Amino acid sequence: MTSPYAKELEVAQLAVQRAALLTKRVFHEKAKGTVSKDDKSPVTVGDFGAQALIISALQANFPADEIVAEEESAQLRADPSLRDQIWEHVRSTRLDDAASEEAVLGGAVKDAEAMLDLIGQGNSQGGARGRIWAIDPIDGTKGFLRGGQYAVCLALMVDGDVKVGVLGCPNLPVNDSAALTADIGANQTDDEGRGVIFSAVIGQGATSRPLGSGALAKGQKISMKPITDLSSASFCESVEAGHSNQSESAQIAQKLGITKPSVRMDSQAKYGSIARGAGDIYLRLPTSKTYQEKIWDHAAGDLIVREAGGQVTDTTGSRLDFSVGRTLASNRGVIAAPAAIHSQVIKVVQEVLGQK
Ligand SMILES: Nc1ncnc2c1ncn2[C@@H]1O[C@H](COP(=O)(O)OS(=O)(=O)O)[C@@H](OP(=O)(O)O)[C@H]1O
Ligand SMILES: [Mg+2]
Ligand SMILES: [Mg+2]
Ligand SMILES: [Mg+2]
Repeated sequence: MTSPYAKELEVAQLAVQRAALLTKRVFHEKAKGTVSKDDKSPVTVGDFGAQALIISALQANFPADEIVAEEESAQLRADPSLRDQIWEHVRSTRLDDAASEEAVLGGAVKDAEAMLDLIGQGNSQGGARGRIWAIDPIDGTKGFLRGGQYAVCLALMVDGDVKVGVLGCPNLPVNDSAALTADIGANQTDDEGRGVIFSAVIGQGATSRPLGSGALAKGQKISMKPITDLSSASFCESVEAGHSNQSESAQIAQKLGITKPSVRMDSQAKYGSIARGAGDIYLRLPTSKTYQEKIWDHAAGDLIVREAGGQVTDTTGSRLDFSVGRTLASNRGVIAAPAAIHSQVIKVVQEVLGQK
C-alpha cells in the first residue's frame, strides 16, 4: 500500500521544482519585470510565471481541488508586454526529466491566454472544508529582488488542516550539516551546492533533498536542533523591519538570555532552516494592528517544522488556524521553536508584549 498523500507529495515536489527553475532564471536577469501591487508590495515575472506553472500541475492531477494563491491575473490582462514576458518563461521552462514533465506535471501550458486563466484560478476563498492548496509562488519577493533568500511554497490543506507542505529554496545550501555553520542570513545566490526542497506529510516526518532539475533526488529526514540551553540559541527573523517588530524581539532575547544576534532571512526559508537545525527559533511579532498574515506565507513551513519536532503557535500559544479563509484572520504573531523550549519562549513573549 502506498503511504497517504504519496501522489500529492510527488506532484507538489515536482511542481515546486519546475517553478523554481523559472524563478532561478528570472533571479539572474537584470530586469525582473517588477510591478507594484495595490498594497505597494512588489511582484515580478517570476512570481506570476511560477504561479502559472504550479496551478497547471495541480489542475492536471487534482482538477476538483480548490486553490488559494497569492497573485491575481487582473493586472496582467491590462499589460500585454508584461504578459508576454511571463509567457516566454512559462513556455520554455521544463523539467529535465521528460517523463516527470509529461506524465506527472501534465506538460506544457497551451498559450498565453491559458496561462492567464491558470494564474486567475488561485482565487479560492479558502475555509474549513475540503481540499485546498495554498501557493506562494515567490515568498520573500523583496529578498528575491535584493539577492537574498526566497522560497517557492506549496501546501495542501484538508478540512482546514495542513497535510502536505513543500518549500523550494534555491538559495539555501543543499547540505543540512553545512547549513549549520554557513552564514544563512547574508546575501545569497544559487551557486553550486545550493538549492534545497523541504517537504513534510502529516504523521510522516519532514525531509530535505537537493532541488535539482530532473527526477527527484533521495530525501533525508530532518529534525530541529535539540536545544536545552537558550543562552546558545538565536532567533531567525524577517529581514524587513516592517514585517516583524525588531525592538520587541530584542527585549525578548535579552530576557531569555539570548546573546547572539538574530539571523535575518527572507521568506519561509526561515521555517526550513530551523526545521533542519540550521537555526533555532522563528519569531514574527506583529508590527501593525491591521495587517493579516496570509495562509500561503505559513502553511508549508508550519507543517515542516511540526513534523521536524517543533511547535508553531501564535503569541498566545495557540496553533495557527488555516481554516478561516485566505488569511490567518485573528492571528497575532508566530513563534516556531523546538518542542522542549517552546513554552519558555512563549512565556517571555507574553511578558514583553504584555508590558505595552
Ligand atoms: N506588513 C506586513 N507584516 C507582516 N508580513 C508582511 C507584511 N507585508 C507583507 N508581508 C508578508 O511577508 C512576506 C515575506 O516574508 P518575511 O516577512 O518572512 O520575509 S522578509 O520580510 O522578506 O524578510 C511577504 O510575502 P511575499 O509577498 O510572498 O514576498 C508578505 O506576504
Ligand atoms: Mg509570501
Ligand atoms: Mg509571494
Ligand atoms: Mg507578495
